[in-house]
Amino acid sequence: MKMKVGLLGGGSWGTTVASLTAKNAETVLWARDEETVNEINNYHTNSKYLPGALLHKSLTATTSIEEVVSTSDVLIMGIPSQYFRSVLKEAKPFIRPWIPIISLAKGLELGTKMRMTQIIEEELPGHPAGVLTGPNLAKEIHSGQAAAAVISMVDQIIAKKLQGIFNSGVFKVYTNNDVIGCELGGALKNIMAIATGMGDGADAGDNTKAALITRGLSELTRLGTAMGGKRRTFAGLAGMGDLVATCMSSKSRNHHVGFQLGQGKSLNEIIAEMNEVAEGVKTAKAVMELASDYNVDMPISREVYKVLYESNTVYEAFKSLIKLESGSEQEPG
Ligand SMILES: NC(=O)C1=CN([C@@H]2O[C@H](COP(=O)(O)OP(=O)(O)OC[C@H]3O[C@@H](n4cnc5c(N)ncnc54)[C@H](OP(=O)(O)O)[C@@H]3O)[C@@H](O)[C@H]2O)C=CC1
Ligand SMILES: O=C(CO)COP(=O)(O)O
Repeated sequence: MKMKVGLLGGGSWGTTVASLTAKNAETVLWARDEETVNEINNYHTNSKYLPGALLHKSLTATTSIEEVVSTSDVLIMGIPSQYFRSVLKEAKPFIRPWIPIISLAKGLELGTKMRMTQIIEEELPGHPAGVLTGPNLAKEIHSGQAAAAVISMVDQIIAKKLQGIFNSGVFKVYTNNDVIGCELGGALKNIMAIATGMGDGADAGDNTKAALITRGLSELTRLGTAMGGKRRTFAGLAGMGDLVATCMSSKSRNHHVGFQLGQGKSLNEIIAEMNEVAEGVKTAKAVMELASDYNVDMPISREVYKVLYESNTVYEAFKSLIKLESGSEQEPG
């Protein structure tokens, strides 16, 4: 019998993943926006988030969270980090016992500084929690370009089972049991994408970008391992892979925010003009607190934070980074 997938969130990534799993399993998507739901059901499109993309024709959608959740064998959460808990709470009364719950989100909850699987474990103890992550720009996956991802869960038997519902044609999914590392890789790289975007917007060169990506990897590995992630994970798809894709791509929303900042726009203006989430903007706050909690130096994240929240200019950010004392590259992290 085919597995039933319930996916909460009709944004660009939620819809993309639902369209992928619809190839392998009966999939129903929940979105709160009635127009999005009608469009998916009637035309197999989601023009608000994926203009021009044709979704798998067996994918159906509904505005009833109960309808999706009460029959699902696996629940996938395509909700941005700051709303993740509230939507999970809305779904909670209808979730069947002990089904796995997989997060697609790449951010940390403000206030608690929690990863999404921690929120799942807190709200729904006993349910196996995991994350699907990696270098996966939604629009590329829709246009059929090859990509690789990781499904990360502590329980590798369940992870292997779920690998089969995501794996499809040119979308290749690996397993990894380091949930902390996989989740942190996805959340922390967004801040580095803002940094490289700032450089691109301000006309910095490719050497600058390479330095930001490489030192950024070192920085996120430092915090990630201090928080319990495995070093090897940060060199893999969830770490370096996603860092490179997001920092290099003008399709990334985080890179876009950085680029516009580099061009001299204010954060408020940039956010007001976007209809999609750039998780790094809020996650930067949680990361600054974590850097202090774990006593880890995060110079690139700190400069991004100052541009976002302390009115520093991009020029000042790069000037501070250049002025930093350059120690040995072989020091830990
Ligand atoms: N897009 C991508 O390429 C990738 C994204 N991700 C991650 O996936 C997660 C989801 O992102 P993505 O789909 O891209 O986001 P989008 O910005 O494209 O869409 C956001 C979705 O969240 C919904 N939403 C917003 N606020 C609320 C709320 N308060 N309650 C319920 N639903 C809400 C929106 O609904 P509505 O339309 O009604 O406002 C919409 O369906 C993020 O953490 C992102 O980092 C991961 C990999 C790739
Ligand atoms: O996580 C992503 C690609 O892996 C998407 O990045 P953005 O959220 O910056 O668009």
